[in-house]
Amino acid sequence: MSTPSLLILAGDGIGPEVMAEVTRIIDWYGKKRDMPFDVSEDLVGGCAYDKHGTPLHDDTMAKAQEVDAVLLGAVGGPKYDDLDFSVKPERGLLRLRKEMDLFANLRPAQCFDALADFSSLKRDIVAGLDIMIVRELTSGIYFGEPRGIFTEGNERVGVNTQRYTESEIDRVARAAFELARRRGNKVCSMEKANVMESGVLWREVVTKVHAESYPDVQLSHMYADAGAMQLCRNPKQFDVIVTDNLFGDLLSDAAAMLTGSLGMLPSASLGAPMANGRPKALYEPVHGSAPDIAGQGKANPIACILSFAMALRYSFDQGAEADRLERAVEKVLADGARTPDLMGPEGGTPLTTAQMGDAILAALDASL
Ligand SMILES: NC(=O)C1=CN([C@@H]2O[C@H](COP(=O)(O)OP(=O)(O)OC[C@H]3O[C@@H](n4cnc5c(N)ncnc54)[C@H](O)[C@@H]3O)[C@@H](O)[C@H]2O)C=CC1
Ligand SMILES: CC(C)CC(=O)C(=O)O
Ligand SMILES: [Mg+2]
Repeated sequence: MSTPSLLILAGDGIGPEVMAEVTRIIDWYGKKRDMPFDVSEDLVGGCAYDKHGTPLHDDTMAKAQEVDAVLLGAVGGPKYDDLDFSVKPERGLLRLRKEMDLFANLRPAQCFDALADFSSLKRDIVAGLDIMIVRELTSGIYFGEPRGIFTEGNERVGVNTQRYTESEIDRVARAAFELARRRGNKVCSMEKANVMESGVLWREVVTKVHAESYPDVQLSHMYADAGAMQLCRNPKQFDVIVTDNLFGDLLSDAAAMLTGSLGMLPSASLGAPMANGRPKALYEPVHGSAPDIAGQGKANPIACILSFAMALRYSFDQGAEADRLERAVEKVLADGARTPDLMGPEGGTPLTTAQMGDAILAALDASL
């Protein structure tokens, strides 16, 4: 079997800082588990704009299409705030997701026991939490046309369009039901069918896919605003949540705080199977480039490290090794390792990004 290939796009802000720790873990798998990866690196986001005048060069796009998996850090930052939308760093990421057709964005929110007292909610509400948000990623309001800032009469109007086809809803619903069968067998679909036609169609299609192909899975529907409230009130009622691009973006950042920090949440963006049977895939933390802490060694690398664990599971069929890495993270947290985002007002000495990486590598060594 040929060596699996990875394209690393560390991006901007804390992206390269957290990705440096993932790179050390990839090296560890090569040396200690005899699992070498063929790793290449390239630019995306603001750093690509600085070099090429575009947030995603065509050559980088082509490489992303060829590798077994892409690992991405984060894109964006205040330096690029005034750029025209067509070259904004975030557009580079949207193009990657769209052209790789990564329609199912899996955003698990798990609360490690060591952080249950640190969550924004009480311990008994979050302890043992393990939910999966499946966010549609290649359509909806981030992509719909028309979009732009237009002039109407004597004022400007900002326009974005929410648009979903039946097939787009169908395929992400199937991804959610398939996942649910391997978990708690429950799917809650969230939209706003009370006020949006796209929500009406979403509910219809999810209901049809369920009745035709997944009657064994328990299905419920919720308006997304009520869903946000229930996510904060009683998150353990959920197993898999399936929702659109915008609602999924918001709900997953909210879910991050149930786990303790945005620096904890990984994600996998999956598309259709490639010739080798594995899905086309990109793995990235849920957080952004965190300009407020960039360059200070304060970033929590765990979200990015757990994203690599998802790559081991979904792209490389290495579920046991993914478990090993997740257990190593669990162990260092149980031993008290904390980056500043995981510390309360009582204080203590936080670890730097690299020290958290050191601790996780030591826990991996201890697991052998
Ligand atoms: N996937 C991506 O590349 C994303 C990029 N962005 C971009 O990132 C830039 C900053 O956006 P924000 O709204 O500030 O969101 P953000 O996710 O970058 O940061 C929000 C807050 O969470 C903290 N935070 C985030 N990740 C952390 C980590 N690993 N460790 C410790 N603390 C962490 C930050 O310090 C900040 O206080 C913007 O340009 C935005 O468009 C935002 C979200 C996703
Ligand atoms: C393109 C990103 C900046 C949007 C976002 O916040 C996300 O995907 O989580
Ligand atoms: Mg987001």
